Amino acid sequence: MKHYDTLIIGFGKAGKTLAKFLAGKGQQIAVVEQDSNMYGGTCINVGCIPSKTLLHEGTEHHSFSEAMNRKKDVVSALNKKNFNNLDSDDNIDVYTYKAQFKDNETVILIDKNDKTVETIQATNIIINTGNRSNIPDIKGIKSTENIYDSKGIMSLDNLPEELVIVGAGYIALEFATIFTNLGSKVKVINNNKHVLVTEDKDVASKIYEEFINSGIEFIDEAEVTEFSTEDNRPVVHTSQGKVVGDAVLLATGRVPNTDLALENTDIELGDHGEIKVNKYLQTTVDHIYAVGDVKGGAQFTYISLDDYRIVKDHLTGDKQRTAENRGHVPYTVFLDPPLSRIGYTASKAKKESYNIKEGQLEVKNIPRHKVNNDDRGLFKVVVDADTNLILGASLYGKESEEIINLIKLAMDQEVPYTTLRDNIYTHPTMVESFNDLFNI
Ligand SMILES: Cc1cc2nc3c(=O)[nH]c(=O)nc-3n(C[C@H](O)[C@H](O)[C@H](O)COP(=O)(O)OP(=O)(O)OC[C@H]3O[C@@H](n4cnc5c(N)ncnc54)[C@H](O)[C@@H]3O)c2cc1C
Ligand SMILES: NC(=O)c1ccc[n+]([C@@H]2O[C@H](COP(=O)([O-])OP(=O)(O)OC[C@H]3O[C@@H](n4cnc5c(N)ncnc54)[C@H](O)[C@@H]3O)[C@@H](O)[C@H]2O)c1
Repeated sequence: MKHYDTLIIGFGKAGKTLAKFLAGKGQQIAVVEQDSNMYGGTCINVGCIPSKTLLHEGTEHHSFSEAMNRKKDVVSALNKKNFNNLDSDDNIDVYTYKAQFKDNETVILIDKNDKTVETIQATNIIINTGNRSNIPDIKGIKSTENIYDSKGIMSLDNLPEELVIVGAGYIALEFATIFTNLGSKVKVINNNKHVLVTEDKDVASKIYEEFINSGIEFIDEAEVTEFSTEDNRPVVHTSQGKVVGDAVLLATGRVPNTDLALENTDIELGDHGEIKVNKYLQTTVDHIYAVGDVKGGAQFTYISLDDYRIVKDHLTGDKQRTAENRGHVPYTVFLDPPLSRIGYTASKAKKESYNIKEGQLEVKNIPRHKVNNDDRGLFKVVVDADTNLILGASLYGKESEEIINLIKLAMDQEVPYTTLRDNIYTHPTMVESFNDLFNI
């Protein structure tokens, strides 16, 4: 049996950052990761970084094999760098095994043959095991070939001429964009009436227009009933008819990784299988924390990083930072061009009884679009007419993934919209559009 100050299960964003910080404070740390291909976690190996690299390569008109080769190089370099960053630290031991709880204090490490290779106890335990693709229980899903999740589809050797995507959430729309830019004909099977139903109507219809212009086909209000194979090609049977392709991507949500023998502990799960936590991210066992996607809620790398700040503060600081005071959470859906969002849309703000003013500006009216040679997109903002505070923004256009962060800062710091309106910005930039966008 080995004893550590802190045991971290899973090599995610929160865990690896906390490991390095606590090791720097002189703690003895164990980090357990079940898969050597996952050193550094989902984001760098099978999530954000490979998908955004492929998107970038496609928009730069590189071929599928060039894109895949660059993606492989980027991932392999980051995987190595992440492993070395922890492994080279004298205060950190990295174990490449699967972790299973024996009781609230003890974790065993098992190898691929289910043999116990180590037993560890630690003063504090951090669960950072992430999530995995939800594979719906639909007839034929296991027996039909060429059905992939987001990880599998990023490892293909050849570009599918026709790609069918099941689901119309983040992953579906990003991968529809990636594969369209790389040259596939993409069909999206959506079980809702429209896509982007929670987004601003004007912005959503601009995005939809761009999807249609780029050749993406949507099969709306379609329930998937069965998968089968015809002429060696996968077939998706839906309530709207059969959809055939060379490959199928399942983008039907993600489920928490809780295969940790939690039944041996007092850790409780929530309604969606996530690990229940309080605002300090403690589970129902005080010395065990859960961070990142495994605890449910918003699934972003920067939320996992913020979870690190909360646990760090709880373990070594003044316990002031919590899951309740992280501020507004922006997000970017990496389409071409990207959609970046924060706070309320106008219709949501009205429902919440705010007296609002709206600003809007087409990207074609921002001088920078000439330099970018891209006039697609629409920026919209919503402000509280009574307080002048910003309530939300929907920025659909090039570089919006950068400038949305400035709006987050203004919202969190309660900077009135007039300050963004009257600020000096460098030129020619997309952000200088704020002079006009906030002129309301
Ligand atoms: C295709 C895709 C694209 C995405 N794009 C973005 C994006 O652009 N921006 C963004 O912010 N977010 C994006 N996300 C979400 C983002 O990747 C996650 O929110 C983020 O990686 C959260 O990671 P985490 O800290 O929860 O743990 P993870 O990084 O998921 O790490 C968990 C680790 O735990 C290991 N593990 C699991 N069980 C055990 C066990 N029992 N024993 C030992 N090890 C175990 C796993 O192998 C894994 O390596 C994307 C996700 C996907 C799938
Ligand atoms: N840019 C980013 O930050 C980014 C990018 C990709 C993923 N992510 C994260 O990953 C998470 C997972 O993404 P996702 O797209 O898989 O999930 P999601 O929850 O966004 O979308 C799931 C989609 O699948 C559909 N669906 C579910 N079950 C179905 C079924 N049986 N048949 C047909 N359709 C079905 C849903 O209606 C929905 O359209 C996101 O919540 C996000 O936080 C973030």
